[in-house]
Order: sequence, then structure tokens, then C-alpha cells
Amino acid sequence: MQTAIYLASASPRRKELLSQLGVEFSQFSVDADESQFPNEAPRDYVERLAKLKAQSGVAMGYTDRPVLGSDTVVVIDDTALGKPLDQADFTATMKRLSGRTHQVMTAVAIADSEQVKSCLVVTDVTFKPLSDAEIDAYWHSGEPQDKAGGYGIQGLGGRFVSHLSGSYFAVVGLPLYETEQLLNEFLRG
Ligand SMILES: Cc1cn([C@H]2C[C@H](O)[C@@H](COP(=O)(O)OP(=O)(O)OP(=O)(O)O)O2)c(=O)[nH]c1=O
Repeated sequence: MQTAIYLASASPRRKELLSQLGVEFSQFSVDADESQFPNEAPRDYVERLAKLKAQSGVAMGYTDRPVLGSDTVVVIDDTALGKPLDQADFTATMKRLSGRTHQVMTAVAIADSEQVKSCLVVTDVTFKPLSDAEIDAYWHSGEPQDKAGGYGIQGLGGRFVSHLSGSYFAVVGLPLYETEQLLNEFLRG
């Protein structure tokens, strides 16, 4: 693909994944208010944030190329979980995910000053039952702190996953197939 875009993200994972599409891009970060509206459904929330990140980039003056923004949340019992606040919050999340299936929702949005297009990818992830010792050791590995739902499937957290149905890349932060489709659709207008 010969297109050049902007990636409105501070995430090193998204940078690496976008490189896999062979798209030329430069990266900058946006400072968006990521709070969820009262009664906002997780799927609406994650898609709104992806659009907000992309459109904030346009508002910051990045107008000469399309801007891509993305957001990932872990959803269990209809509740969207972001990055862990502290160890207690993380431990409560792991106990909730232990031995069960949750959804990872990743939305991607592409915007310029004329249009915004977005898509949502939902992946089912099943965790094996986790012991207190595993949860404690995982926190101290330093991996959970900057990840939605407190785990990284691409790292030590991969051991916890007994089954996945959907897009592995979306769980890591950017669905490759769907992002390429969205970009092509955006460029067609
Ligand atoms: C569930 C899961 C999430 N994550 C990451 C993906 C996202 O980078 C992060 C969720 O936080 P996000 O708020 O979606 O993204 P971010 O703050 O890292 O980057 P930015 O907003 O600047 O684009 O969690 C993994 O790396 N592996 C996983 O298995």
C-alpha cells in the first residue's frame, strides 16, 4: 500500500502492528479524556474513543494525511475494564477473568477534516483458572500495568489464555485485516 497516514497513539504495540501493513506513517500521541459516559455500552464506548483519538489528531492540525486512532478494552459481565489502577484493582480483575471467557473489544477509526470511518472487532478470550500466586507473580513482572484488562497476550500473559476466537492482533491493539479493509474503504471515500 502506497498511502501515508498518521498514527494517533503512544502505543509501541500499535506502531509495530501498523508496520505489518506496509503503510508509511508517522506517530504522535493525543491526550483524550478516556472516561466512560454513564450507561454507555462498552462497544459504543470503545468506538467513541477510537474516533475521539483520530479526530483529536485532525483538530491538532494533522490534516495533510488521514489520522488513525484505536482503543482497546477488556469486557466482562458487560463492564469495560481499562488499565489497572493499582495492584488491588489488578488482582480483582484477574480473579474475575480466571477460568472464564471475556471479550476484548478493539475499535479503529480513521479521520480527516471531511470524514471519519470506524470499525469494531470483538474477540472472545478464555482464561485458565489462575492461582493467587500466579496473579501476584504476574503483577510483579511489570507487564500488566499499561495494558487494558491488566494482561498482555503477546507476553507472559499468553500462558493464561486457553482459547481465543477472533483476532489475536486486535487483542494486542490493532486488528490487521480489518484495519487494512477500513483504510481502503476510507480512501475510496
Ligand atoms: C488485552 C491486551 C491489551 N493490550 C494493550 C493494547 C493497548 O495498547 C492497551 C490498551 O490501552 P489503550 O487505551 O487502548 O491504548 P494505549 O493507551 O496503549 O495507547 P493510545 O491510546 O495512545 O493508542 O492494552 C496488549 O498489549 N495486550 C493484550 O493482550
